[in-house]
Amino acid sequence: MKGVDHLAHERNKTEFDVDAMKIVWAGSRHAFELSDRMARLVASDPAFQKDGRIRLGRKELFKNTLRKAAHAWKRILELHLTEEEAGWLRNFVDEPSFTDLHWGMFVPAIKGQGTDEQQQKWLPLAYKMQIIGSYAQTELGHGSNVQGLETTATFDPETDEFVIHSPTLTSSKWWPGGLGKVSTHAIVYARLITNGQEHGVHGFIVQLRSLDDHMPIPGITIGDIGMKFGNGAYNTMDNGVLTFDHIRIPRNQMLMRVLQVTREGKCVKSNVPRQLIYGTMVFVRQTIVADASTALARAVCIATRYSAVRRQFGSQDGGMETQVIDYKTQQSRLFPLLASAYAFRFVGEWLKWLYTDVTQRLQANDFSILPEAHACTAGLKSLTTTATADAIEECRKLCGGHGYLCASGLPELFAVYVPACTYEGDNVVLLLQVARFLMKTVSQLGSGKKPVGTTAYLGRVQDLLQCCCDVQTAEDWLKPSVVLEAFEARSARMCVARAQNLSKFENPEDGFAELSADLVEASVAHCQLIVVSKFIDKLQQDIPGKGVNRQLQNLCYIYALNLLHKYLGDFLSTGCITPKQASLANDQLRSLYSQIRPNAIALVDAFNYTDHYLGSVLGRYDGNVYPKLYEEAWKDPLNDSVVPDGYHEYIHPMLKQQLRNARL
Ligand SMILES: CCCCCCCCCCCCCCCCCCCCCC(=O)SCCNC(=O)CCNC(=O)[C@H](O)C(C)(C)COP(=O)(O)OP(=O)(O)OC[C@H]1O[C@@H](n2cnc3c(N)ncnc32)[C@H](O)[C@@H]1OP(=O)(O)O
Ligand SMILES: Cc1cc2nc3c(=O)[nH]c(=O)nc-3n(C[C@H](O)[C@H](O)[C@H](O)COP(=O)(O)OP(=O)(O)OC[C@H]3O[C@@H](n4cnc5c(N)ncnc54)[C@H](O)[C@@H]3O)c2cc1C
Repeated sequence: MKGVDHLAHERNKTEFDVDAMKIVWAGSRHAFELSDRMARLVASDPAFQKDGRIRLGRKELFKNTLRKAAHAWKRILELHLTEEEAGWLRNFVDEPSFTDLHWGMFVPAIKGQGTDEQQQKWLPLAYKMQIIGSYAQTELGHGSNVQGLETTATFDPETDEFVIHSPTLTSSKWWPGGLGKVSTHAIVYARLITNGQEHGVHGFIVQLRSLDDHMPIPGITIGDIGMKFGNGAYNTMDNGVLTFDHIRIPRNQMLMRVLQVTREGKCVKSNVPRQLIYGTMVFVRQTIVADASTALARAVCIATRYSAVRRQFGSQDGGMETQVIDYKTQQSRLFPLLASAYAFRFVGEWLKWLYTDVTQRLQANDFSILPEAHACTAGLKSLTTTATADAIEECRKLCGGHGYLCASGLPELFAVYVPACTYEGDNVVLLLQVARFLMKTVSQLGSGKKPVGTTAYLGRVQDLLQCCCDVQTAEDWLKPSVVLEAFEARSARMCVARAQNLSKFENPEDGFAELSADLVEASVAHCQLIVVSKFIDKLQQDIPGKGVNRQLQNLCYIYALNLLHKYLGDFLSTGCITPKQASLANDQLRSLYSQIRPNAIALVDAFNYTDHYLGSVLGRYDGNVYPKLYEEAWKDPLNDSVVPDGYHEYIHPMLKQQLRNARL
């Protein structure tokens, strides 16, 4: 049977309405139609072709990205695309570029931290791309520790200006995307100094390059920080280095929503909490969670289709060999990743809702939900990006040797994705933020303050410390309340145990440092609970389409029970479940894998990814893997000549040498 026939045969086995699932995946019919249209638009435009990207040298690669970004902007204007459509277009062009930072961080920073007047002045310029902005926070010496940034912004009352300066080598801005070669402006984070006094780190709008000839403003040194991990991948981005030698900017270019500096250099606090300076990071972390499901789904789509095409062993009497997807080991590695893609999709949807809600409340001067929004975005960003980076690598292994070929699409996907574990907050640093939030919540339980939102379960801590898991048969693990209670009890017990250990330290900060590895584990448990609970919530919705809800239920329980299996130590050591119940969960998991198996191809088809977007010979929709892989190999520049360059210099003399030795 040919690869093409394999996938057609697989699709015939489907037990649910794939078109309805496509809408569930996209979030709504509107989102589906819009993303589908944009995916096709990009795939059919030769200017967005991405073949051969990995073989380009840095300069050529970068110029190619500039060309694509300019073409995308031209199409956005010509077609009068809305912001939503333009966002999808950017996604399917599938090439990180300076525009991500311009739209994703520069514009949101002005919106979130600028006063009304500042927004009126700068946003129209940014929206028309008459200026291009970057987000210059991280320095050579400090990234995680934002309070430790060294760049200074000193107010000069004589001229009514700030003087931006890099006092040390380690104060050089280092990493900001789009900064190296493109941005004309940046939001620069610097220590505010007025009248000889420091007032913490704030954002300033600074022009970096001339709008006429793109030369740096005198006093500014600026360039690219060099090649990054992998071919192609994130090297399309000009991450930059930047230093300031006493650069002067007008006073009104400090973003002043949180703190105003008067003409006299006096600092006047607004009613907005200081943490709003970190608001852009909260926004981007939320988008990163949604992006995690997209990247994970791509890897899973490739690995699932290829696993159905690939056959190894098991042939009897000259019959067909076994499709590798039928091996239980392959299923136990692949299907939890498929389930995770759906789980992250739904938690991403919920997080977007939470973020919108927070934004509305902030506009009405209600800041009460800010700590919860910070903890959720930080924790879920960490959880989903770590899981996705690991999953892409697992998908590469699931594709055997061919997964290691760039033609599989997986090496570049991994290389482009893996910095998500570091940028926008190192994943461990972010989990420590969640831990602080959880410990604070537990410490306030006695004071009568009722936890709300994602920590509401901690309000039932006494029950959760005593409850016994009510599972007697494997089927009992298919009850939402049972699964939820197990995850809540595990998280609550871990939080309380950590809080008790912390209380043994005289100095809480010493305790926090000493117990930080344990605290991170509690944060992971809490974040996994959020993902499981949002997936369960999704199942309660009225989801149309034959068999769709059934498939989602199977995926939800695979996600939860696989976590239970993987983190069994937590569940057993906290006494949430017994070894017998753990074994029943595992039995149920195997049964769920069998139920998902006939629907696996349709479940990845529901992502509605074009072959252009997937960029993988192994993941092709038609399953025609081998002929295309063979064809692809011949495109390699090494095959341009039959005898390689260097033969006469190196191979031929070597062979001659050996011949001479043999004759001796
Ligand atoms: C129409 C056309 C349209 C076209 C449209 C085209 C569409 C295009 C669309 C484009 C799409 C977009 C794509 C984007 C791509 C992005 C790519 C990636 C770029 C990557 C960028 C970056 O990589 S950019 C740098 C990120 N760099 C960090 O990420 C540093 C981490 N480091 C920290 O974040 C802090 O340093 C750290 C640790 C908290 C300690 O902060 P700290 O020192 O102040 O210390 P504490 O821990 O004491 O915190 C003190 C108190 O603040 C509370 N708090 C802390 N953070 C808070 C927070 N965020 N919100 C609220 N509250 C917060 C905390 O909970 C405490 O609260 P409490 O006092 O009540 O307990
Ligand atoms: C591809 C890419 C794009 C980027 N784009 C931008 C951008 O556009 N703008 C921008 O401003 N920045 C950008 N950054 C910088 C990025 O935000 C930082 O690299 C990130 O926040 C991590 O900070 P760091 O590099 O200082 O890591 P470090 O903090 O030095 O981390 C090193 C190690 O120390 C550990 N560690 C640090 N602090 C603690 C702690 N308190 N407790 C326990 N462990 C700790 C970390 O877990 C990690 O293992 C980008 C980075 C990358 C890789």
